[in-house]
Amino acid sequence: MLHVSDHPLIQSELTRLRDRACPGPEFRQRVRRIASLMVPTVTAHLPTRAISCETPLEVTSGVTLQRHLVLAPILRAGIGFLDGFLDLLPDARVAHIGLARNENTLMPEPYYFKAPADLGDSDLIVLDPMLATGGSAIEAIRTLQEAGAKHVSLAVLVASPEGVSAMQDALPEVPVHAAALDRCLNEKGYILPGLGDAGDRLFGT
Ligand SMILES: O=P(O)(O)OC[C@H]1O[C@H](OP(=O)(O)OP(=O)(O)O)[C@H](O)[C@@H]1O
Ligand SMILES: O=c1cc[nH]c(=O)[nH]1
Ligand SMILES: [Mg+2]
Repeated sequence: MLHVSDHPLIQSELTRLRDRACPGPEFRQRVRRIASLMVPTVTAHLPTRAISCETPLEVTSGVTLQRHLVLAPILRAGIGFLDGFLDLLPDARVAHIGLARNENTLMPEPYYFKAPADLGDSDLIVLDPMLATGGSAIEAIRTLQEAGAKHVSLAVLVASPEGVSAMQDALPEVPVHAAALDRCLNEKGYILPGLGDAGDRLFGT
């Protein structure tokens, strides 16, 4: 399932982000803001369970999330996307997945993985600003599944049709949430129109 946002606040933030003249500090702030704006839709289908709650006046019924929440940013650029999610989901735990896309082969090369225990009993949201060929997202989700994850979704800023199609072929059960679905990849595997290299723009490299 692919969900692409049509929210006017997300779309206007994203337009500014795409602008090559948007400087690093502003870019970081806007990525954080879009991430927060995406939280309601990305979490809309999390299962809850009934609990009772005592107000100052009486006992009533309410709900709590059924499972722990784990946010799983793909390093590096996913780190820039994480903060806006944590702003609204401060109780979430964090799984770090280090992957670097090889510039020649476009294949993801793993370099780090550290995740909380009990992934099987958690809802996981994998975070990365860019879904290009899809190789990094697929590798990250498979790594989490090998570590026990069962309930996984993916949130990205900009997706390419190629990346969405690769996700649907490899992991059809994983929902994908994107702020935008762009036109295509160029010959170097960059998304068009895209926003350039998200990691470089976030971290000034
Ligand atoms: O869908 P794909 O073709 O795999 O490409 C997308 C990946 O490439 C970028 O990361 P990169 O490997 O450049 O690392 P960085 O975050 O350290 O810049 C981006 O943040 C994704 O993780
Ligand atoms: O367009 C792209 C593709 C991969 N990684 C990026 O940061 N941008
Ligand atoms: Mg990069």
